[in-house]
Amino acid sequence: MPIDSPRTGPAAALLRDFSLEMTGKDVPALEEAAAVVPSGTRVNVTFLGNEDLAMRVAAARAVREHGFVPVPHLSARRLRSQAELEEFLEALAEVGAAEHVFVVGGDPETPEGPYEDSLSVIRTGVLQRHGVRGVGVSGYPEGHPGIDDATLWSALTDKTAAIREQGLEPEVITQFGFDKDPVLKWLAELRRRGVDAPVRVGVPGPAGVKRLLGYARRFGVGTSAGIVQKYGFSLTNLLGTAGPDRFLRDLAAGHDPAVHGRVLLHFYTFGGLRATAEWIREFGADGRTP
Ligand SMILES: NC(=O)C1=CN([C@@H]2O[C@H](COP(=O)(O)OP(=O)(O)OC[C@H]3O[C@@H](n4cnc5c(N)ncnc54)[C@H](O)[C@@H]3O)[C@@H](O)[C@H]2O)C=CC1
Ligand SMILES: Nc1nc(=O)c2c([nH]1)NC[C@@H]1CN(c3ccc(C(=O)N[C@@H](CCC(=O)O)C(=O)O)cc3)CN21
Repeated sequence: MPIDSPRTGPAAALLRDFSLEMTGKDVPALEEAAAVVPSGTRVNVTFLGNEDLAMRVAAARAVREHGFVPVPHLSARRLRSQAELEEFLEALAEVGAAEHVFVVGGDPETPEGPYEDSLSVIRTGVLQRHGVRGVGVSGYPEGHPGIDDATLWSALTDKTAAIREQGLEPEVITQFGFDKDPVLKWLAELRRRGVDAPVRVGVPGPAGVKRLLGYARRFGVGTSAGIVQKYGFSLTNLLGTAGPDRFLRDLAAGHDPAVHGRVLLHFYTFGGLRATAEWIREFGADGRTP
């Protein structure tokens, strides 16, 4: 193996301790993927509006039973009461899945209960009472279609500070994207603002172009012709699939720990958990798409 192979090069260093994401419905997919995922890998369980508490807990339990570390999501605006928050955390603690959580605002325009944002959930002090030690929050290198940049920055600095004030460990996971330029710029700005928490850069797993574009449109992620061409797909060929090879190599090449701090990767799998796990293994092995 050449010494500059991705297995030992900068892209491989970024891949170390990557995390994955699944939904409550992905338990069978997790079983299929388990053999190719390193034990101890963090697996986030999303908080989708079309799934219930029992499904989310069952998924977190399955993650644990396969030897991975569950990171269940809590969606502030979707929680109807403090009792519901506590019920969820208790159920997670019972299956050994409450040590790490990811707290997100939640897409409902009006909160369904007492929490308007992630900060209010963090500030309840309830998390640590149920055994939580690490708390992830989200970051937006390309901004958010419904929230202005000043609000996003103050939310992020307030959240990471509040997590530490509660005696917990913060981590930031970014919205997925197809362009490493805004990611590196945003990381430099984040560090300039004094946030030193580790950042997991959100990356889409390999998927059909049509599906990737659909999710990008839904969440306000940039897909200009120039960006997607650089990423490796064309807007006129919707039948193909695309993985983050180029994105990761470019990100690794541009990553300067002195400027961007500690960076890891988080893979959004969008229904392709097994394909993503296999892709990561192949990429780590020889740096090429399978
Ligand atoms: N990055 C990700 O992986 C995910 C992001 N989201 C969505 O991103 C948005 C922001 O979430 P966080 O960064 O955790 O924000 P946050 O909870 O830290 O809130 C930041 C600011 O945005 C406002 N805000 C939060 N959700 C909003 C909404 N749906 N509509 C209008 N204003 C809102 C809050 O009041 C607050 O002022 C939410 O809509 C959330 O559902 C949802 C799921 C996953
Ligand atoms: N603003 C915002 N809101 C979100 O809800 C959100 C983001 N950003 N960024 C990415 C994450 C990951 N999200 C998702 C959303 C859906 C599936 C999913 O698997 N949905 C389908 C099955 C897959 C499909 O057929 O496309 C489902 O079961 O509902 C996964 C992750 C939601 N997320």
